[in-house]
Amino acid sequence: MTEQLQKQPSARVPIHLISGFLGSGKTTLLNRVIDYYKAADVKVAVIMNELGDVNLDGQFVDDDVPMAEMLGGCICCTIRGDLGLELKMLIEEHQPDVVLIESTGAANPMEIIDAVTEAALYIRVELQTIATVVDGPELLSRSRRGGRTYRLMQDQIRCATDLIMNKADKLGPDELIEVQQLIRELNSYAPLTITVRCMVELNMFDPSPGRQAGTDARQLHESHVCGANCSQEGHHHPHDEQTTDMGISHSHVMALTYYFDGPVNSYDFESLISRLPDDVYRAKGIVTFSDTNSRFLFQYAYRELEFTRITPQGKVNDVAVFIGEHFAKDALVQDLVRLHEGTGSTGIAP
Ligand SMILES: Nc1nc2c(ncn2[C@@H]2O[C@H](COP(=O)(O)OP(=O)(O)OP(=O)(O)O)[C@@H](O)[C@H]2O)c(=O)[nH]1
Repeated sequence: MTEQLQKQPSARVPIHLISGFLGSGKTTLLNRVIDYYKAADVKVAVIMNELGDVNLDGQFVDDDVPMAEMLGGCICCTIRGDLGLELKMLIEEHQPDVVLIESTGAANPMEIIDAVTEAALYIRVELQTIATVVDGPELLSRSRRGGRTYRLMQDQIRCATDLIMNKADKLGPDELIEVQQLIRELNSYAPLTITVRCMVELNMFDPSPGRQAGTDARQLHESHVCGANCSQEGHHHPHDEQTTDMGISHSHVMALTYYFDGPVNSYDFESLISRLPDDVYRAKGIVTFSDTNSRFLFQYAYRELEFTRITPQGKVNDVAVFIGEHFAKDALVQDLVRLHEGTGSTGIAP
């Protein structure tokens, strides 16, 4: 613990995702981050996701920490729809300052990013960090063999905002150089730390308003590509080949979450969506139209826009999430603000 953490003043709960291949050291890191928050008096809640029906790793997490266990499936596909609900319940019940999510080692991070941003429909959250723990020796050995698991590890590295190359104690000096080169070829932007037992400076987990994860992602995975068994060994991803290489530069936001402060005109809204650049390939959200006095869930994918009229039971935010690469977030925010005369709010720092 090096410094007192600044709690985020806004009402948005920062989400930090810990990704990384099976056995790479995610729980080791999770426990370190929990201690870090506790020492700084930051209230943390945890979501742990396991493919199996038992959360063995959860036994080693501090009993005082509110935890939701999502078992028996992967949040990137089979139980993905539950993530929003779990987040909402956890936040409403415990009012944490920050939420940590540990994904399964088989999860495709792009799908989780999609699921977390979907949760923004129900609750004010902001995905800030995707820390990928890389199993150094495993990456090296798989790089020599190739295959789908190696491709999954590559995806996890590409999506990271922060990279931790762990298990350095199991590598010789030449191997250490080789594995760093491998990682840097995949993601040259995210800060990379070489560790044993994830001993890393933890300031990547500080709540920092305006930071949105995905900023450093260099590869976006097509939506809906994840199969029931994700990318477990022996249960390979049926659509792995659909992964598309789309370079995205460091300074470009991948997911923009925008909360409306009030109803907007339906024609203006449709017009904005029709003008979205091609680089925004996915958008979704809930919007209230001033001219029809109705609320709609909207879905936008591959330039098709769909509306479903909704009558939410509980409190639901009017919010729009845009996912893409290389898009001009500032211009889009301005367009959105103009929809309701400058009253909207985003997590993007001015
Ligand atoms: N040699 C070595 N072992 C490590 C290191 N970090 C973690 N381990 C061990 O690796 C094993 C897996 O660590 P975890 O932190 O449980 O990894 P995980 O990514 O949470 O594992 P899953 O939840 O199964 O995907 C444990 O036995 C750790 O003690 C390291 O730097 N070096």
